[in-house]
Amino acid sequence: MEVDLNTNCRVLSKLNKYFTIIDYVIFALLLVASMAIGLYYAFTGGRQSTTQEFMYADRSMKCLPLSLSLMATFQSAVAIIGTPAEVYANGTQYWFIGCCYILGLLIPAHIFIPMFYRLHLTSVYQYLELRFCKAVRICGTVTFIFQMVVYMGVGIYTPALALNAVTGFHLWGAVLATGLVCTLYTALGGLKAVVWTDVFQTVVMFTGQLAVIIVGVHQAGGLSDAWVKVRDGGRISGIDLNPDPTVRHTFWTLGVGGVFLMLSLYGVNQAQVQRYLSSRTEKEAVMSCYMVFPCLQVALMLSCLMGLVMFACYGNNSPLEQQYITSKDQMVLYFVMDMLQNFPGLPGLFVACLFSASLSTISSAFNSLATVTMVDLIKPHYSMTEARATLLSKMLALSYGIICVAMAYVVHLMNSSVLQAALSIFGMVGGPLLGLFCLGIFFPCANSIGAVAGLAAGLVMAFWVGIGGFLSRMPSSVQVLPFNSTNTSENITVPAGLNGLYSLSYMWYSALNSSTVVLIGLIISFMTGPTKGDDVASGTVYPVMRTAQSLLHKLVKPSACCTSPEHTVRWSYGFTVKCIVALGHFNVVKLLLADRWS
Ligand SMILES: CC(C)(CO)[C@@H](O)C(=O)NCCC(=O)O
Ligand code: NA
Repeated sequence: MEVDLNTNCRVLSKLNKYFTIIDYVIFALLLVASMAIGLYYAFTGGRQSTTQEFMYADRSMKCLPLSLSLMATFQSAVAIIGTPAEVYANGTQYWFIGCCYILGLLIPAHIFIPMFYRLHLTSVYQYLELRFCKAVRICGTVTFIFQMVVYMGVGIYTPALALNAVTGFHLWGAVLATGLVCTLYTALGGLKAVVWTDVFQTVVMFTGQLAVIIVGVHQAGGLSDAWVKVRDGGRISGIDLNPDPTVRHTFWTLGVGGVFLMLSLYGVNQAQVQRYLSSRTEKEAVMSCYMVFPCLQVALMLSCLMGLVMFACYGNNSPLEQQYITSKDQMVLYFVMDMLQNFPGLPGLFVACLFSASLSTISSAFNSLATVTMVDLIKPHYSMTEARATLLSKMLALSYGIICVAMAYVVHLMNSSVLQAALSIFGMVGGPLLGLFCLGIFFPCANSIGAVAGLAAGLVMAFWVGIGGFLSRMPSSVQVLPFNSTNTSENITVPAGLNGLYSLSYMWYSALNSSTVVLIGLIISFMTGPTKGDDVASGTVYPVMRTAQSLLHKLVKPSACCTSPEHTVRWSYGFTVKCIVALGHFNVVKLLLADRWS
């Protein structure tokens, strides 16, 4: 406690001005406006009297609000605080995560969304029951609940902590205020309120970041001066093609490992699938997924630019090294309070931006958690009236609000970079879930036993590697490191055996854990008797081979319509075999050459 007070005093003594009345007013306006949107949807339309309206907005949403809401769900204060801190310390390499958005959104748009939409699911975990059995559905639901509850803790704690450290604002006061407002509008207004507050909060989020960037560039002496400073400071990173999977951020970890992360978030996560399912038509659901792409790029660009602007202002004299702050994650808010002192209202706008980002995340989490608890865990076992079910859903949203505040306390006890913590949770728990869905969607032979065993194996792998990695990095990461000494997580010696696994970049977690589920799932399925093609429920398996063949054929022979189907199949089969043989030759040649040169 004493340590905290001391740091606060030091911070405040450097900054001679904190929040003005205008700042508080702007911040309060955000909370009031969000509440108002919630109340509006509580008293209009169907007044949230059916579960269809509460959970799926009567399946009547349009694509623009949905796309903003899809982006806002996994864009919290964590990204707004964590990304600039990362870019300040290690340069713009992290920006290459933008590459993974392409496949990470195209695959959901063309494989997951059409399948889920046509099955007319009530929750994404219902798919698991259709494809496998009830037990698999429950395992999936419980895993999801665990993932979102932990993530919510990080999401609500991050902005409160930053605000507390820099302005002295009461930590638990901020946690409770956001928890309360968010719970209320989610419980009262249902998914419509959640989506429309997301839209409003996204606007606040972008405006706040943009304002700080513009003022920051001005403080750094203009655009060209700022550019020279970040370039000479070595913060503009070229593409790093190092194939070593233990290096935290390279093109491969971000651009390829990130695809799996994106698939787990935008393909099979209930919070997002719920939005796809709530759109008016399938086409609009696909469109909204497409439109997330530019939105995410803008969000990424703003947060990376913020890191560069910070560097342009402070150079290598980081406030962390001067001990004005105690962790990287306080950097952004410190910068805002330091640079914007003479712009009353702007610090308030930025704090509103941070809280907007987190509110829009937590509200989506509440709503999706209430939905799955109701639809997957309660409804199948107890029959009840529609009014009762809706009331219960609202109570559930409320209870998750309380759990969320409790989780914030757990996060308070841990101590890690928030961005890496959040993305690690996605990889460790979301990765195995992605694997489970892929097993069902792409492998008709997988059976229920294989699915459960695969999921269990994936989770064990996740926690083994995740916690092992965390512990093995402990000694170097407890102390506050100087900002310009790069990543704490890169081992200097070449790791061998288990250490190699432990030092795997956290950006590969999703890929590793989902592949583990698929691999173990297939092995166990073959051992216990694979499912026969005819026994799989229709519409639950994606015809990979057929789609690949028709794509291939269209690519190579545009006049495909004139040839017979048998010819197409035979031809593309031959082509595939040739490709594999060619690849094999290529690898052998590479090996021979490598041998000769070493
Ligand atoms: C999940 C991605 C990579 C998607 O852009 C990004 O929004 C992000 O880094 N999110 C961090 C987690 C958070 O902001 O809560
Ligand atoms: Na958000």
